[in-house]
Amino acid sequence: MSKIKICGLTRPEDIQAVNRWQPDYIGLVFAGRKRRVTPAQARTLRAALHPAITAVGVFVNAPIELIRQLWREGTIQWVQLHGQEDEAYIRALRACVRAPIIQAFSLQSRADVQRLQASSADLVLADHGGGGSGRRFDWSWTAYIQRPYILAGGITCQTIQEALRLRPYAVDISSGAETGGHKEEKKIQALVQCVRRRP
Ligand SMILES: O=C(O)c1ccccc1NCC(=O)[C@H](O)[C@H](O)COP(=O)(O)O
Repeated sequence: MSKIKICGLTRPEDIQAVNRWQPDYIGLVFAGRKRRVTPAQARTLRAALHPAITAVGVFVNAPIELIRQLWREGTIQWVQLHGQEDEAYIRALRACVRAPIIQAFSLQSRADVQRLQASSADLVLADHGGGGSGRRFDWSWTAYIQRPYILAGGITCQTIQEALRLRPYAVDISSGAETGGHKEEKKIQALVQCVRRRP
């Protein structure tokens, strides 16, 4: 069964909603503008998170010291790199952060698939582009992926069944769990139930 990550939680009520419906992972985004949380906000959200849900910190070309601090204090358990981080960056990160690393790739070409394949990250994530855009890429590229991957980019309650048929390690959803720019509990419930009810 694929796992599910709900990304871009920003409010205490978002945490209450995921605590009720129990996705496998949640994402706290330390980048961009729309869903960015400060370390202080992230600490508060994490303190209220159910212990069975894994907290993933999402970063774009961030200083490694920021990631190390958030991991050491327990605010994040996994790291998601959503920028132009290279292998040297991942090596440097591993030297001081013993957390699983997810690396995101924009999948638009065969060369993108090759880059994704070659990543030393523990898991790779196939997305449309910048992250949290709500836009879908051509999922037929995933047929060339030969390692476990997370599928992201524009997944909604309407498209999640199609996404699950690709048998990704996990689906990652942000925009599709929102209404009017905020997470909506009913959508979180529906998305988690779609994943869990699938045989
Ligand atoms: O959500 C953001 O604003 C964001 C900003 C910068 C980097 C990553 C960001 N989000 C990552 C995600 O929400 C997910 O990993 C993924 O891109 C799914 O997004 P969506 O297409 O909105 O479901």
